[in-house]
Amino acid sequence: MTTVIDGKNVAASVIQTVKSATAALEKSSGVTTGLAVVIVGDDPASHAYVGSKGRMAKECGFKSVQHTLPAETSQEELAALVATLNADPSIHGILVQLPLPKPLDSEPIIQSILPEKDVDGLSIANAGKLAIGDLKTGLVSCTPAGAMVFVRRTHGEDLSGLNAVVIGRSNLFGKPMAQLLLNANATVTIAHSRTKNLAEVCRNADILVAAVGRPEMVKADWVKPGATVIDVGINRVPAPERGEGKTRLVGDVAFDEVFAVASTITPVPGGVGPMTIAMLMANTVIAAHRAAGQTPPQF
Ligand SMILES: Nc1nc2c(c(=O)[nH]1)N[C@@H](CN(C=O)c1ccc(C(=O)N[C@@H](CCC(=O)O)C(=O)O)cc1)CN2
Repeated sequence: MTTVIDGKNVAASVIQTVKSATAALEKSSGVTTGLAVVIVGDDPASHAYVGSKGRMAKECGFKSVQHTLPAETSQEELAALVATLNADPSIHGILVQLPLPKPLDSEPIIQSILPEKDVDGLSIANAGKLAIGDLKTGLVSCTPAGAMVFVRRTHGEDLSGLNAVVIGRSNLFGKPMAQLLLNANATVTIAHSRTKNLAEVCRNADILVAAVGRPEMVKADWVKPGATVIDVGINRVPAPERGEGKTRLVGDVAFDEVFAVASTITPVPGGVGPMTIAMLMANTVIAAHRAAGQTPPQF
């Protein structure tokens, strides 16, 4: 029997914890958790994600602020907004939606966010804390943090003796995911576009995490029988069967055939995606607790 992880359901349980922790913090310290989301330009998908983040923040009881800037915004104007948010004590989390429109350079902007407010976990300080295994004072990137909740629910806290393969080496996902698995004692391989014999490497994985952005690349014969398969890809592909010009979302894993081999698998949509927003709320309420000198909840 293969288990299909219901990401919406797990995300809803994370959100319940966030709501309780937000209310408890307000009651004990009079602190309202605050999240600021910055979006630059007109990308429709980014606007949809930011809209969901704002709605979810309000549902959690946060002060939720959205800054929508035109595509022509300069690097200096964006940096000035981040500086203002850094200095605002009512804001505990700052997120700049990615990607930024060209020619803006996201890296200096991300690095200018105070590490304690960097709820995307992308600053060098937070990446460094994760690298040395300090999960107590850092903030972890939301999508890998969400994927790790699935791994823990499937295998427990200690992954000793398990081989994990992460396909993809981005700062937003692949590298932090590998660090999280390593911190939990898994034996970790990071594979990528230059990896030789990729299918063979993947077949060694008890936990296979795909984040490459290639529709349905991971096939059944890449997967060890009984493996846990986490699909982080979100790819829109043509779906002529739904009508002319229609599309559908698929992951990096060929779900139907891999389902027959894996013991646990995440779907796309409805797997890791919903956890990204839930873990953003989790990071924000953690940041607010730390700012108030309170012990944050665990997720
Ligand atoms: N600053 C950031 N920018 C971006 C991040 C991020 O974590 N921080 N991640 C992605 C976009 N993203 C959130 O920002 C995001 C992507 C996907 C989902 C999601 O729930 N996906 C659904 C499918 C949605 C659909 O139908 O289109 C799913 O997988 O079920 C949530 C958030 C890039 N930018």
